[in-house]
Amino acid sequence: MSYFPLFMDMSGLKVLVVGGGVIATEKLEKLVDFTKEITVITKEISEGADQLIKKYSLTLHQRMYQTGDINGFDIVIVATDTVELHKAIYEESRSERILVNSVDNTDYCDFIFPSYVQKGDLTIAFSTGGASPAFAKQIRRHFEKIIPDSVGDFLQKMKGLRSTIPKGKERMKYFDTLVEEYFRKNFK
Ligand SMILES: C[C@@]1(CC(=O)O)c2cc3[nH]c(cc4nc(cc5[nH]c(cc(n2)[C@H]1CCC(=O)O)[C@@](C)(CC(=O)O)[C@@H]5CCC(=O)O)C(CC(=O)O)=C4CCC(=O)O)c(CCC(=O)O)c3CC(=O)O
Ligand SMILES: NC(=O)C1=CN([C@@H]2O[C@H](COP(=O)(O)OP(=O)(O)OC[C@H]3O[C@@H](n4cnc5c(N)ncnc54)[C@H](O)[C@@H]3O)[C@@H](O)[C@H]2O)C=CC1
Repeated sequence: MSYFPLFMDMSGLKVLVVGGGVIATEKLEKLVDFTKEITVITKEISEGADQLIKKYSLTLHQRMYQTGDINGFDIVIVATDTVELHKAIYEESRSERILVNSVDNTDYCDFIFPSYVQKGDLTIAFSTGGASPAFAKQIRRHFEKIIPDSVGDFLQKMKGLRSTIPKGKERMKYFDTLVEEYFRKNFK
């Protein structure tokens, strides 16, 4: 079965990252844009992860993962080099309402990280469902180039109009026209 794409409000969600190496750092770099309620449990901490933890005042427990550590978290990202641990944490989480992402095996994932482009209020996410992360990265780079930076301002303008013009058929038509015009001018 493929993955349902959704955009989640993560503010207020408690996130646990297990592992503090190269991949944990990459995941942390993305997560801090969406929530600062992040705890890291790791045997060893890399320079990059440590800097992020300090910069964003995240919580660090430098030790081995222990059964029960996932309790109280909403989302757990397991980014260690110990595959058995990924399976064990996934299985442990099944009796709780905790969503798990395991960086090395989709069998132990409730969700996977997409590649994404974010410009203002526009977010475009790409996923190959684990088939080829390299492809997800490449298509993200392609779209990054073709989405104009002006899209942020344009969406701010549209957002403003939504709150000033009353709802109805006229408004729908007007919005369609404005968007079509923006596309004609900014996309080839
Ligand atoms: C399933 C998933 C789980 C998850 O991490 O959530 C997963 C799993 C694995 N990735 C592996 C390898 C690589 N991952 C990347 C890069 C990214 N990986 C990301 C997501 C995901 N990776 C999820 C699926 C997403 C999807 O398919 O669409 C991205 C999109 C998002 C992000 O990480 O935030 C980010 C690009 C961000 C960007 O640039 O936009 C690169 C390229 C690079 O780093 O330059 C490589 C090497 C090239 C290659 O293998 O393709 C390996 C093998 C490890 C090994 O061989 O040892 C596994 C495990 C396995 O497949 O068994
Ligand atoms: N999803 C993705 O995008 C990608 C995933 N991977 C996979 O990610 C995994 C991690 O790779 P790296 O970050 O490069 O490894 P790494 O060796 O840099 O980091 C592993 C981290 O896990 C910690 N750790 C190990 N066992 C632990 C335990 N029991 N409790 C607490 N912490 C523990 C270590 O202290 C270390 O900080 C590998 O299995 C690799 O195959 C690799 C490339 C991309």
